[in-house]
Amino acid sequence: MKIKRKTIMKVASYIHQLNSQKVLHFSLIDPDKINDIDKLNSIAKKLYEAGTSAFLIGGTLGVSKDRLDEILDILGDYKIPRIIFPSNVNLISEKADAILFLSLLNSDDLYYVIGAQVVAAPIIKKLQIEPIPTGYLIVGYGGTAGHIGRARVIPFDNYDLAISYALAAEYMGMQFLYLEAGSGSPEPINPEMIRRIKKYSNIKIIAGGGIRNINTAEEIAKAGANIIVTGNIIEDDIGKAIKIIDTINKIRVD
Ligand SMILES: CC(C)=CCC/C(C)=C/CC/C(C)=C/CC/C(C)=C/COP(=O)(O)OP(=O)(O)O
Ligand SMILES: O=P(O)(O)OC[C@@H](O)CO
Ligand SMILES: [Mg+2]
Repeated sequence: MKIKRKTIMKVASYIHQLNSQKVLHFSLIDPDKINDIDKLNSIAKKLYEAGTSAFLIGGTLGVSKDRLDEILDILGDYKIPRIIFPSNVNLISEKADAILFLSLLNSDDLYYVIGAQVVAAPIIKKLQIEPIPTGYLIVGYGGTAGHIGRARVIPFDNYDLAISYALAAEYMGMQFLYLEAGSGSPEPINPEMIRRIKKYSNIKIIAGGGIRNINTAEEIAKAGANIIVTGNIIEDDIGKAIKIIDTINKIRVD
C-alpha cells in the first residue's frame, strides 16, 4: 500500500517521539549500489521487519534523479519515512517524505555550505518535502563525500573542533549534527567525540561511516548518538545489519 503523504506524521516529530524512547537506526540505501531491484525489495523488507526507523536514500557518485525515484517508489511500501540524503540539488524528489537539509560545515567550498541550499530551498518548498535542518561534519577518513564536498576533515580525536562545530550548528538552529566518518571508512566515529559533544551542546547527533559491527554500534549508541546510520554493511552482510539494528533498538537515549 503506497503511503499517502498526509498519513505520515511530520517526519521530524516522528523522529523526536521515537527518540524519546530509544536510539534510532536509519538504513542508508545508495542508489548507485543497487543493481538488483528484487534484491532491494528483500533487503528493505528485512530491514523494516528488524525495526530500522527510516530509510535514508542517497549517494555521492552515479545517482540520477530517475534512479532515485525508482528506489523511492519501491521503498514506499514500508510504513517508515523515506528521507533523501542529498549529495546535490538534482536529487530532490517529490516522492520522498523528507530531506536532510544538509550544510557541509567544514567545507572549503561555499557551494556546499550555503550555495546548494539556496538553490534547493525553493524547489523543496514547491514540492512540499519536509526539510530536516542538519549540520554535516566530515570527520577522519571522509570518503567520497568528503572529497566531493571539499571538506577540511577534522581528525577523529580533535574533540575541541567537534564541540565548536556542534555549538555553531546548535546556535544556527540546526536540528541535527551528522558526524560523518565517510561511507566505507576503516574507522568509525570515536564514541568519545560523541560524549564530549553531548556534554557541551544540546544538538542531536547522527553518526555514520564505517559502522560494521555490533559492539561499535553499541558503543556509539551508548556514547549518546541519537541516530546511527549504516550503509555498506547492509549491502555486505544483511544478517549483521539486522543484529546491529536489534542492538541499537534496545538502547535508551539518556
Ligand atoms: C541540501 C541539498 C539539496 C544539497 C546539499 C548538498 C550538500 C551540502 C552535500 C554534502 C556533501 C555530500 C557530497 C554529501 C553526500 C552524502 C552521501 C549521500 C553519502 C552517501 O555515501 P557515498 O558518499 O555515496 O558513499 P560511497 O563512496 O560508498 O558511494
Ligand atoms: O556506508 P557506511 O560506511 O555505513 O556509512 C554510512 C553513511 O554515513 C555514509 O554517508
Ligand atoms: Mg555512493
